[in-house]
Amino acid sequence: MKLQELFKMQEELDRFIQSNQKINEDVFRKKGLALLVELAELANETRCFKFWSTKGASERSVILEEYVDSIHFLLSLGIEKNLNTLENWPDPIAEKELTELFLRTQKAIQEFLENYSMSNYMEVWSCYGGLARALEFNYEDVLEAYMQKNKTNYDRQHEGY
Ligand SMILES: O=c1ccn([C@H]2C[C@H](O)[C@@H](COP(=O)(O)O)O2)c(=O)[nH]1
Repeated sequence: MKLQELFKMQEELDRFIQSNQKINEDVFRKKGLALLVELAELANETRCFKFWSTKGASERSVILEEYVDSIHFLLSLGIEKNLNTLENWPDPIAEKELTELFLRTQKAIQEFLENYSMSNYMEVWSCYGGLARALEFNYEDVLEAYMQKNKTNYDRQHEGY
């Protein structure tokens, strides 16, 4: 999937949020923590690790919304470090099991936050590609849900979120 359109939308949204909230500090580390939190929220909605419970995963739409919250912060982190030259979504990692995917994604994010190289950034995208595949989201699903949540994020700012 082509990422340039998403980077542009994210850049505009971030600019709007930062001016609306009057942010002048460097928020890279805060956005990094936000991505880790979103990843955990996504894992929680899938309930993939809850061997102690028979309750199933949340609705697909809920999981997809959590997924694209992560995509917002992943794009945003790349913009902060001028890695928004990335053209295409890198190939998904081969791992198919959700718990392993989440653990690996968490590690890739931590590594990226310590060393924000393009290859570490691409590894996080590959992990999210693997998660999308395991959750049976195609690129169209992701794109559509991203657009929708992007708009919601503007609405929230206008409503004094
Ligand atoms: O600089 C920012 C800050 C927040 N968000 C978006 C990403 C998520 O979609 C949403 C997360 O908000 P919470 O629901 O976690 O408050 O905010 C951005 O896109 N850019």
